Amino acid sequence: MTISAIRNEPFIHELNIAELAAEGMYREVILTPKPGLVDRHNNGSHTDMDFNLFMSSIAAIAPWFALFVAKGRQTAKQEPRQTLLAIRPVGLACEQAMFRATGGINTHKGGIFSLGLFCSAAGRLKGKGEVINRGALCREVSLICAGMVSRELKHNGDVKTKGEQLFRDYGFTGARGEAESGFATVRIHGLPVWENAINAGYSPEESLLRVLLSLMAHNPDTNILARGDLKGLRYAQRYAARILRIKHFTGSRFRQALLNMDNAFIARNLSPGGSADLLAVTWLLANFPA
Ligand SMILES: CC(C)(COP(=O)(O)OP(=O)(O)OC[C@H]1O[C@@H](n2cnc3c(N)ncnc32)[C@H](O[C@H]2O[C@H](COP(=O)(O)OP(=O)(O)OP(=O)(O)O)[C@@H](O)[C@H]2O)[C@@H]1O)[C@@H](O)C(=O)NCCC(=O)NCCS
Ligand SMILES: Nc1ncnc2[nH]cnc12
Repeated sequence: MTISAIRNEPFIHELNIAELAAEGMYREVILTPKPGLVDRHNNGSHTDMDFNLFMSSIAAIAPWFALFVAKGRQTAKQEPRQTLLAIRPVGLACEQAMFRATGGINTHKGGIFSLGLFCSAAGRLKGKGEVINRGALCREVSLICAGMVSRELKHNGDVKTKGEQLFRDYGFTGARGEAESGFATVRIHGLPVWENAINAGYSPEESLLRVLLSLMAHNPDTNILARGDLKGLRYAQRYAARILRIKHFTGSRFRQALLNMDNAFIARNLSPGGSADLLAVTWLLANFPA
């Protein structure tokens, strides 16, 4: 069963990818309980963010996704790198809209980057008259971001962001590496977990929670690294993998295990913000044919 059956709507391609990007952000923040993250239950490991701030952030970001699609379409016949050059200013302007809505708090910087890339990729595919499916979208994103890690991390002069510093310190490539890989973590550890959980009869919510755990178990999340160092990253990855290994884990026992995990992450100030963004990307891609 795919999401279209849950939506009771025609399959994917009638759906607008810009709307799906915003919906992915909503679906992510509404999902509860998420370890260390803001949700309807608590603020996770964050003292400067809450559910309402995330809703304001999404409302400010949502209108910009259509612009990413338009830029992709306008540059569809040019080299993919030209699309990246065209959308970077849009992303930076969108980041400013987010900061205006959040009073300067970084709620969705990574989300804007990842979901903005998929909107741009869809615009390119539409402009080239090519089919839009999961594989085509991920390949197009990878083409748009080709060489980004080398240019922006390996041969970068001064360190301006947390991600750039973490690359220097640990060699992790963060959101850029994930994008340049065509979102391999989502393709390998997100979408198959979603399909298997839905087909096994898990609810959409429990399926998304299992997707989040799988992403956390495999994603070198720079947010966790920045807050908990390598020790914190290994702790988070192992904890998520351990819960996923429990068979037929549903209902109140599953929920309680996640609440316990949330408490453990809060006690260690761990927040898998990168995996939260990849969950939104998984939701977006799940609405398209493989
Ligand atoms: C290319 C950019 C992403 C540059 O940003 P940066 O150099 O900082 O790169 P990263 O650290 O690699 O990633 C930035 C954000 O991306 C998310 N992320 C982290 N790891 C991964 C991963 N492995 N895969 C995918 N995404 C990842 C994460 O974003 C989420 O977490 C943030 C909220 O959590 P929090 O802990 O609160 O974060 P902070 O506020 O930084 O910490 P505290 O101060 O609270 O302790 C939030 O951003 C979530 O989205 C990483 O934070 C990109 O920013 C860029 O170049 N933008 C320019 C314009 C643009 O976007 N263009 C459009 C497309 S090209
Ligand atoms: N729900 C959430 N909590 C904290 N950081 C996030 N980044 C993206 N979604 C998030």
